[in-house]
Amino acid sequence: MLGKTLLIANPAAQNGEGARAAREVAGLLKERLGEGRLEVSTTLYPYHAAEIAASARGFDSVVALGGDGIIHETVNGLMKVDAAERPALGVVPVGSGNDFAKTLRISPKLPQAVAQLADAQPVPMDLGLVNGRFFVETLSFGLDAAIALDTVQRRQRTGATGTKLYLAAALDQLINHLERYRYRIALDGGAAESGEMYLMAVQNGITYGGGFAICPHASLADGQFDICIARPPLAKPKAVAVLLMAKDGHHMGFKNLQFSRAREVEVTFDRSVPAQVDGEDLTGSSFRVSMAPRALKVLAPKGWQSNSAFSQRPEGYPAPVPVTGKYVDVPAQ
Ligand SMILES: Nc1ncnc2c1ncn2[C@@H]1O[C@H](COP(=O)(O)OP(=O)(O)OP(=O)(O)O)[C@@H](O)[C@H]1O
Repeated sequence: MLGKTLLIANPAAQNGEGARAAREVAGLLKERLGEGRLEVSTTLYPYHAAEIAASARGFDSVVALGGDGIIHETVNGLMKVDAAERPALGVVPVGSGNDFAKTLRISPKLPQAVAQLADAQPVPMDLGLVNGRFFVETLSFGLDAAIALDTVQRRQRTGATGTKLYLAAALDQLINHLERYRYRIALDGGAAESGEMYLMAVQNGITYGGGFAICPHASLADGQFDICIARPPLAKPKAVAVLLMAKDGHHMGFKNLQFSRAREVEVTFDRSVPAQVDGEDLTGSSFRVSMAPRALKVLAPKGWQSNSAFSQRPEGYPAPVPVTGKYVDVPAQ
């Protein structure tokens, strides 16, 4: 159910494919919604989507067209709108990674994506908040963030996209830049623990890096993060194996990987660490992460469940804590 809709399109997404996709999707939406029910805004510069979304009033839905970056910006704009007036978020994936759309199971084929949106239900979903910035899918530090950031430059150089792009960046970083970071982490206000890590992912959704199911049991509606920490020692061939197995979420048996769940995470690293939030760069060495449970209504395809991809939890994996709260009105930031 889209209702009155604002389409925010990034013409620069997927190496310029966004401009053509925006025209096609605007046409398809107009056919479905009828005259006067669709407005289209095209972004002119980075972070413009957040500004457009922040001033969206009188819309039932705001549909972000582009990659995870434009979704991230749109969400941060929407969270500036009073909860009572906040439109639902819809996404049309036209990016190189499209991790949020993968978790939502929205098709990368434009006509199918529009059909799914037209038939979708608004579902209140969790958002993460890191150092004052909301995120929908992924936050990570260390090796995988270095990989995600490497993909941006590599894509500009080579034009590659999707898993091929991520694998090339991942193998390069793994083989040439496998760095360790010391960290201190406290979960849910508990005692701090120290350790060394190659990577740490604090996931709201299942995947990062264009479909790597790093936390295959993450759920967008359970009120908590799924956390994966990869600890030394991990020889390079084994690290490559872990990465390849993570594509299908089959990496969880490796004893160097530690999984946990929490609603609040405070983490400090011994130095500035590569960090990505929904695929966008984040700087610093100290991060406060908290959960905004069911803070944003998201248009989910009919029949979608918050974690339908991987229903079997392996032995030893922390069980989800039941969440009893209802839809939470997160005040405008
Ligand atoms: N008009 C524009 N010109 C240049 N860059 C823009 C414009 N509008 C938005 N951007 C920036 O483009 C970047 C990438 O956007 P987006 O995530 O939509 O596509 P992508 O990078 O191809 O996909 P993915 O994030 O899935 O890899 C974002 O950082 C965004 O700020």
